[in-house]
Amino acid sequence: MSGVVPVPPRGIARRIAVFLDFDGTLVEIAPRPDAIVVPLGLSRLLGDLAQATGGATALLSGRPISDLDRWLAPLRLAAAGCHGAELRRRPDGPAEPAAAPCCPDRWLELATRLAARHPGALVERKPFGFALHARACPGALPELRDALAALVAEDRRFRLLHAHMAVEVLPRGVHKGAALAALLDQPPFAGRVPIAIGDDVTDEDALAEARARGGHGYRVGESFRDPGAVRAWLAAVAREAGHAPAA
Ligand SMILES: O=P(O)(O)OC[C@H]1O[C@H](O[C@H]2O[C@H](CO)[C@@H](O)[C@H](O)[C@H]2O)[C@H](O)[C@@H](O)[C@@H]1O
Repeated sequence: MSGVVPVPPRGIARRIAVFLDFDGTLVEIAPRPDAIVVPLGLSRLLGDLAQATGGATALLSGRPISDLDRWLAPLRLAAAGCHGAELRRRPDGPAEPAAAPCCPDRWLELATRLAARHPGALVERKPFGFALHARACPGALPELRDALAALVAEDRRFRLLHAHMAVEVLPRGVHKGAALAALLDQPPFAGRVPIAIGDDVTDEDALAEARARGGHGYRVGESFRDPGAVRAWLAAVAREAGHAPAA
């Protein structure tokens, strides 16, 4: 279910597995992917939450896992990167690539040339594909979308993902719902009630999977208002379990 998220009830951290989107959920959206401001204390908060949940806290992001590690250093969590195209089952484990194809270099070259024609457009390369960002040139988004749609129509192994002011090429079958399911099938996540939180259409598969598995899928805008409120709720969960400083 979505709707307003309840005040964390007593003992909740012992029962839940937490799956968190990153951009727009834990950190505010910024003009460019590299311009985010990671709040002071976010790493500490997520570390406290991971301890409180017995390690059952994971990130499900469109960013590569290496990028998440860089922003949250020294913290490492279990994580899915590139919308599930990479999976790190344990904080100290490897980032396993999905058995999926990489998009043709030619597509990336075309996207780069296309971006050069639209001041402000930005290509973000990822292990299996790329995102084409248009936050600085919103008027160009329809043209960028159409151009990438024509590319993926050449090869059914790929699909387009429509994200926040961006469009992304990624392998078909990769999505955050499958990543959540894979983590939830193994310790320390297995047997816990999944709570997934996300802000974008790219999170909907994970929210649906959490609900289908007897848990909750919360949209930031509907249930929390903004990332600050998400962080406050997560801190309350950790605090209730004695794993975070008093508010
Ligand atoms: O699944 P997420 O963790 O939310 O990642 C989704 C994408 O986030 C980043 O792009 C988005 O956030 C940028 C910074 O706020 C913003 O400038 C951009 O417009 C958004 O699309 C990231 O760059 C992508 O790789 C992620 O897929």
